[in-house]
Amino acid sequence: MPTAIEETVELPKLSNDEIARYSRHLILPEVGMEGQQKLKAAKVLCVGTGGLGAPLALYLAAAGVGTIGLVDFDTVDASNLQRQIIHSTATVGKLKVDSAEIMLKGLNPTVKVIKHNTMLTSANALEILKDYDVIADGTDNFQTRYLVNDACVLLNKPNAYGSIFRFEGQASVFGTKEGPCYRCLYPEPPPPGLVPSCAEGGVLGILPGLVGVIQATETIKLILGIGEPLIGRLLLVDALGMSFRTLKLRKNPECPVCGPNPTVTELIDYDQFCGITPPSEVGPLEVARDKAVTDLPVVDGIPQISVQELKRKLDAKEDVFVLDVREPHEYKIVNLGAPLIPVGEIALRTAELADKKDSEIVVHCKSGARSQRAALALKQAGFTNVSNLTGGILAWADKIDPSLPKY
Ligand SMILES: Nc1ncnc2c1ncn2[C@@H]1O[C@H](COP(=O)(O)OP(=O)(O)OP(=O)(O)O)[C@@H](O)[C@H]1O
Ligand SMILES: [Zn+2]
Repeated sequence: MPTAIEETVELPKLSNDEIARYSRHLILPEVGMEGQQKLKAAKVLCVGTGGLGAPLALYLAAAGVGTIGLVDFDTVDASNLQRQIIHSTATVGKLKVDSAEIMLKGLNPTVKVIKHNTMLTSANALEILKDYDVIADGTDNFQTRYLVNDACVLLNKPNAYGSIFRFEGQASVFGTKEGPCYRCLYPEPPPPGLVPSCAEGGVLGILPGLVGVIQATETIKLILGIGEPLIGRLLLVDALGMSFRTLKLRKNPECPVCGPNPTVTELIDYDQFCGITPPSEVGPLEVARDKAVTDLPVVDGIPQISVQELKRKLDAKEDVFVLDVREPHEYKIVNLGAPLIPVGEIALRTAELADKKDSEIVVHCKSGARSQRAALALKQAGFTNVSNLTGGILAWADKIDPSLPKY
């Protein structure tokens, strides 16, 4: 395996302190002095400093990767700490890149941390990625996954990819000339409606640790040029069964970006579908949450109603039927006292709502994505007056009843 470091780079010397710090690496013949110097020369970009990015960046820093770039636009939220161990209680509210830098520098002050406090988009991705030797995508949404994949293919940079959902994870190395890319597997992103929002899906806190560490391992192997990288293989991790499987992947000759006749020749911004809009770029729905009332958009034929408007209707004792479409375990965390029919059961249980056919129905979930699907299902089943509560119960807790817990 050739190293991911450009062969022309002159390898930096190690100080005596560094020799002491990395002694357990130096005595491994597969790493040795030269390998450790390659690590010091290496520049790795971690896209996202969340669940995957946290262990990834920490292990890269511990291993002595000389330059670690961090891209993230978000701030640390208390709900991140269940898995994002690069952040801490003391840095809740701080920018994630600043919070991560504190931990990385504390662990290894010799590492250079470059902070990109921005959302990676088609406008800046090539410019940001071009200076790094290896890219490690630890983000949580399809838009960025395709963006990083395409940018890596266009720049010919390896992408140590990882992703997780609930109890399962995946890892691979994409973007190399020899191997397939993410689009070889999935040429186009799924339609937004089919993707559960990350915050709604849930994840076992340890799982991103497991997968992020695999990404870090692949990154280090790529830098050292040792072992068998996950090029052309997709590792599937099942934390509940604690099983690891690898699937062989082939380069797809019809791949729209790395195939011989590419149709994707520049970066694309797909619609965002994982609640990742940075505060500075809030879209119409988000803005609507703060507006008092009526001029909310209609999405796919479903009127969107704000929490303020629903509160006004309830206070005025208007005849509104509120329906919660989350899961029972979420209902136990917090609820508004509305009846519960989980979104997946709506189509089968419309008979229970037979007397509501012509009533005004407001559907809500945690943040508004599932309830939009439920509202569409109700509309298809013949309910004539269904609207979707924008922002869900989280918006209700934000704007109407701050005593409610947010999860
Ligand atoms: N295009 C992007 N540019 C920069 N950072 C991104 C981009 N897309 C996602 N991220 C960041 O990647 C990280 C993904 O990690 P993760 O899903 O564990 O965290 P989260 O988004 O805070 O979690 P949750 O959605 O459950 O609140 C987040 O910190 C997010 O801000
Ligand atoms: Zn491809």
